[in-house]
Amino acid sequence: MSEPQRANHEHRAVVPHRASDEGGRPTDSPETGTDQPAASDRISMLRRRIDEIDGQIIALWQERAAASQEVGATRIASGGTRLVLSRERVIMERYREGMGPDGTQVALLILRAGRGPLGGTESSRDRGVETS
Ligand SMILES: C=C(O[C@@H]1C=C(C(=O)O)C=C[C@H]1O)C(=O)O
Repeated sequence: MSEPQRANHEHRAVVPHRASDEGGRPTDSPETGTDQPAASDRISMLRRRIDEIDGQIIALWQERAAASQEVGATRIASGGTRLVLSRERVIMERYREGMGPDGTQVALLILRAGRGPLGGTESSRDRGVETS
């Protein structure tokens, strides 16, 4: 066995199973889940839009987290609290109104991202919280 063949064989051995495991044709892109060409084309088109949306969501998520972290740092540097719970309640209500009950969970994750890498510990949360 030549060097490239051995490398290829080793590569295939570690690639996770996907398309053929779902009963479809082997392909380089994930299966659409249907053998009907018109449906498959429509799904592929919608997936392209979904991929664009996901990219925008991720970029917005990162931009928001950075802005929120800068607000916190600015406030602490000026002698204020890191968090303002009254403002967080307004934001959670906005997401609940816009998205239904799941919006509350989404808002909690978004607010957590804004607290940055130190935001997850009990002690760091306690130190900066406005309690009224
Ligand atoms: C960004 C701020 O600071 C914190 C973070 C918030 C957020 O991520 O939206 C909201 C309130 C504060 O706890 C702010 O006061 O606006």
